[in-house]
Amino acid sequence: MQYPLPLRIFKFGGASVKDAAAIRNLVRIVQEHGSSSQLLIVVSAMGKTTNALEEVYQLAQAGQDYSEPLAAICDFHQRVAQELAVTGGADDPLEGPPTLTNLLEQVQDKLSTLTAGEFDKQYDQIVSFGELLATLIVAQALGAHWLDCRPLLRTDHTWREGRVDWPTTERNLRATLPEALSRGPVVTQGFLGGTASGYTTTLGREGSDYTAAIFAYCLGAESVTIWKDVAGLLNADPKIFADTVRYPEVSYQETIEMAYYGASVIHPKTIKPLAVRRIPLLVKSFLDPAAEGTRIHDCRHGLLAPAFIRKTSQCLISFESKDLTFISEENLEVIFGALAHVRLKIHLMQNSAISFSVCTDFSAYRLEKLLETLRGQFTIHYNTGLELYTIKNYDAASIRRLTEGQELLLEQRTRQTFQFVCRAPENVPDRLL
Ligand SMILES: Nc1ncnc2c1ncn2[C@@H]1O[C@H](COP(=O)(O)OP(=O)(O)O)[C@@H](O)[C@H]1O
Ligand SMILES: N[C@@H](CC(=O)OP(=O)(O)O)C(=O)O
Repeated sequence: MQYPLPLRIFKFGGASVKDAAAIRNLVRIVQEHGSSSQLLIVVSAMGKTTNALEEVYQLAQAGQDYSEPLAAICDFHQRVAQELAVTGGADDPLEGPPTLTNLLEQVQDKLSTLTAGEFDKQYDQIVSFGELLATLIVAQALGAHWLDCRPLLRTDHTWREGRVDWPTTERNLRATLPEALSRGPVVTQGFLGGTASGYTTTLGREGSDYTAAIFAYCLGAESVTIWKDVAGLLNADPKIFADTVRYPEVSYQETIEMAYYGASVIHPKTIKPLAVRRIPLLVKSFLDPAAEGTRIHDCRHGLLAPAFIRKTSQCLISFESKDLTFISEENLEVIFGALAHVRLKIHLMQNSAISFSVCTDFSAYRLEKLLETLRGQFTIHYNTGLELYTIKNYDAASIRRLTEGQELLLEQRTRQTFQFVCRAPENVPDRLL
């Protein structure tokens, strides 16, 4: 697409809009770093609002009193809006964005009219308000245009993990955005989409990075910048690992693998659309916006410093055939089918003659459904309370650093990657490894 100025996309996550001071910082960043281009700004829910809305929704579903946590969410947004002296939208919703009050009334309304069943569908209708509220406040603080992405970013009906309808989304965005962008910065929601029948969907927790990539792909953006509370893409999460180092430049391939193994700084679906259209992804610090950060793009580089990744709350499930026959392709087909059906993603797998093991995220609900399906055919053992560690580009020292003193329940290595599952330490606070 041709733009009078290059189109850049900025994505601000929960930490970068956690309160009024953070939003003032966002405004400064946009003024100082976004002025030489057309700018689309993708914003997530403020701070931990998505978790708070999940909690309210669960209480409402359970028929319990949710008035206090809901009031806390409403008060919080109203206080931030007041502090920033933003009024919260046009009085007549037909003329422009809704007001903050409109949105808060809508969420209350939806919570009081929940119906039995369709848990995931109703989850999306409620939890999506975090992004709607945040974008309204940020758009007003910036004096920018507020765009409801839901009629444009089309997904199917896979609630809580909407699958993007790329041709329709591209057509919609190309028909709408260039004109809006030519008038100034546009602010829209991360994490949200909409179905053809007008229902809201969400793209999977922490999916706002992915939204930025979807917009970039469809609109042919020059670059995407995700503003984080870290100096860039590091070789490990600095909240868990000591002595981290920043990668100045990383290839798409390497980043996809890190995100896949669980480096939570970038949502795993973000990279592919950018790589396909060769759009660079810049990871920069909103605490030090002038600093270099990390450039993820089509590049070649030498071996990177070993990357350490931890996934918590894991579950190791082993299936044995009941008659001691070999684990066959037919048996594996049944196991994979059941795992897909209950939506348990496999992070690691290993098989022996009569048993097959997988490491997945722990969900009591999904595990129970899996056991119900497969108990008749297999003897199933499982362990919970586990951690999965991955070391990319490992060497002997990095393996020693993580495994010393650990009992490994399962381990696996390829030429570049070493992975193991072990028990999470009991009653030990998060520690720097
Ligand atoms: N390899 C890594 N490099 C940098 N940060 C990482 C890495 N792995 C995990 N993180 C964590 O990711 C966090 C930033 O991502 P996230 O919380 O999703 O940001 P936001 O929600 O603001 O977009 C950091 O605070 C850090 O704790
Ligand atoms: N607010 C959503 C989407 C998101 O991406 O958030 P963040 O950018 O703060 O990770 C969530 O918490 O899942």
